Amino acid sequence: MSEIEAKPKPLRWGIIATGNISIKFAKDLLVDPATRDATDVAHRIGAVGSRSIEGAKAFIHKLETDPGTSTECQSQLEACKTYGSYDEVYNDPDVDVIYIGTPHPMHYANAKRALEAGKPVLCEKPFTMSLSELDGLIKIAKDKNVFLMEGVWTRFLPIMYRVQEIIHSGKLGKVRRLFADFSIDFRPDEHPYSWRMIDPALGGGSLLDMGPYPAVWATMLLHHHPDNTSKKPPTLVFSHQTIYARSGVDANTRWLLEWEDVGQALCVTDMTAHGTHHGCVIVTCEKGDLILDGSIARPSTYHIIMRGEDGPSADDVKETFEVPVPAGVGMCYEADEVYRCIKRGEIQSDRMPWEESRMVQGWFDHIRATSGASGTG
Ligand SMILES: NC(=O)C1=CN([C@@H]2O[C@H](COP(=O)(O)OP(=O)(O)OC[C@H]3O[C@@H](n4cnc5c(N)ncnc54)[C@H](OP(=O)(O)O)[C@@H]3O)[C@@H](O)[C@H]2O)C=CC1
Ligand SMILES: O=C1OC[C@@H](O)[C@H](O)[C@H]1O
Repeated sequence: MSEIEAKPKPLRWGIIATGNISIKFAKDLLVDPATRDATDVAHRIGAVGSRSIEGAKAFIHKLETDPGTSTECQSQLEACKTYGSYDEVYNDPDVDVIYIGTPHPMHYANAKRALEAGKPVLCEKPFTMSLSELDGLIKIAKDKNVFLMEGVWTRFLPIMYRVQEIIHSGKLGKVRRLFADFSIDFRPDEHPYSWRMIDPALGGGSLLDMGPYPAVWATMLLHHHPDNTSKKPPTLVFSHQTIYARSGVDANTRWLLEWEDVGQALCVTDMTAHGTHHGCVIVTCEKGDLILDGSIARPSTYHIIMRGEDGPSADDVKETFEVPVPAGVGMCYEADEVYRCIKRGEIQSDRMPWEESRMVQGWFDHIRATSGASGTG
């Protein structure tokens, strides 16, 4: 086979919406896969759709003029189609796959229309606003035999694989508990009501926006633990939400999950207070702890602290390991997964299966329906 024939055929992405995360995702599509040793994938931005044509053009201009964009990528972007509607992207025969970066309440309708047009879909987290919406999308994907995946990018980061290997190997002994916290002081009072974190009509609140991250660490480390032989979902033992009085969404949420044969996970989200950089995830095991530093969405550092026979002491040795993303933000890994699944003709990903999106969406439904919420005053 010649070198040219061996090159992977680019997957042409149609980007839906031009906000904050769509820009980051698009930039990651432009990162050379060789930087992450991925020789079997290739991505192109084929089209972008916005509610206005000006929005779509501005998006491409922003990418073209970004100092990190190479001349080769600039010419790729020149060929990119711009549309003043989302439907035109779904219906473009030169688009192979759709990325959805709208606010959560629009995910269902956007993904539905894309799937109905026969296009594979990668949809931002949280997948939908409810489990019933998600089940609706899964049914369409099955009926149409089209790929569908929730974009929980943290699942695909190299550090996730590394930490899973350590915890699942039993090197630190049996898991006792996990703590996972995504808290950012967004200072909501300083934002207009129309900000998507505040407005209920845009899916406001900490749980839906930030909850997928504590959930992903709990799921990947505890649900996937070899001790969870039945792969039974956990019990949601309790949850609590503090209500942000201005709009009635949750300012913070805490919930406890218990995997019968593995351990408990305490998950925390907060949009009114910062969490700590040190220890966004702490896995407490029989013989020691594994601690992650950085943003819970993409930590790049972990520490292992082995305890002595008599319990924790100041003499415990802390070893530190770095697993950085070589180039880009790290959303490219989920894009690579989509590439590979589509190439293999699969309609869901083994690494991000529908059943696990359903499990997490079910927690969110239950928490929102039952939490003993209190006001912020
Ligand atoms: N994976 C990750 O790390 C992250 C994921 N997200 C997820 O991505 C989604 C979007 O978040 P983010 O990019 O921060 O949001 P933004 O508000 O920055 O962008 C959302 C975009 O959606 C489009 N849109 C469509 N309908 C509406 C509407 N009624 N009101 C406002 N915008 C609308 C707009 O694009 P246009 O005008 O072009 O149509 C807008 O720019 C959320 O579901 C969030 O959970 C967010 C941040 C990080
Ligand atoms: O997914 C996300 O990660 C980063 C946060 O700042 C953002 O609110 C959230 O949507």
